[in-house]
Amino acid sequence: MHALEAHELYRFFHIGDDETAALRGISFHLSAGEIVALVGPSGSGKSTLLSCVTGLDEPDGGHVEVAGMRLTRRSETERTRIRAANFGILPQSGNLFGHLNVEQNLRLQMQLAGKPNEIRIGALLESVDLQHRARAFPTELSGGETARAGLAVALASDPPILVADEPTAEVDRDTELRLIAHFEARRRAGLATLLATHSQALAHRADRIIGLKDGRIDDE
Ligand SMILES: Nc1ncnc2c1ncn2[C@@H]1O[C@H](COP(=O)(O)OP(=O)(O)OP(=O)(O)O)[C@@H](O)[C@H]1O
Repeated sequence: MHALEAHELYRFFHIGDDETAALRGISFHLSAGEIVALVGPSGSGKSTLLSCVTGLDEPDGGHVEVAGMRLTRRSETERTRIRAANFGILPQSGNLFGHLNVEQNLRLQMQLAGKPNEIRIGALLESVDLQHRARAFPTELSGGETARAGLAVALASDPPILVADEPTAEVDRDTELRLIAHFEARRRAGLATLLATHSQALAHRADRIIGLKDGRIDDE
């Protein structure tokens, strides 16, 4: 049993008469203790795939299994429960609530996952070097600080699977190295990490690279 399995995923979007086939039969797996990087040109389907495997979006065909449990074609409530128990998610658009400061964002994430832990809040802030920014609101953070705070929120519930969409897109080299260190620490702890990235530096730290092209796995 893998931490995550995608079986023949299809996803189509319709705008007027136009149809976009964002995913055309994608299968892959992610094991515990593994970092997998999804790479591919803009529009190749990376974000759509991440949304489908975390149950934020429903594929039009195929199914997803998380720790051996089917995630696809379940009610929104069930998907939310499975997602909270298994995933930490860092979307491209970020995961910080604007009306909460960094510390409050972390606390809320832990509560949503049913894992409140005041001591872990301090440890998480320290691990992303944001202990001095605990009371800052998202609009008061720099790009690098936002990326680090977002990672801390995604890691707040100590998730078996971390899914991050372009986590290093807008950060400097030091922050990128810090984020990579976190992903490698997860590998050592036997936790799974799935990243979509355009960064060569990040992709080369992965155990496997899966290339996407026009919604399909690109074997070249
Ligand atoms: N909600 C949507 N409605 C219509 N089309 C969509 C929607 N989401 C994605 N698409 C289309 O699906 C295709 C795949 O998009 P997706 O965002 O998954 O690509 P990506 O590889 O993540 O790109 P990028 O590297 O730019 O983030 C694109 O053609 C995109 O325009």
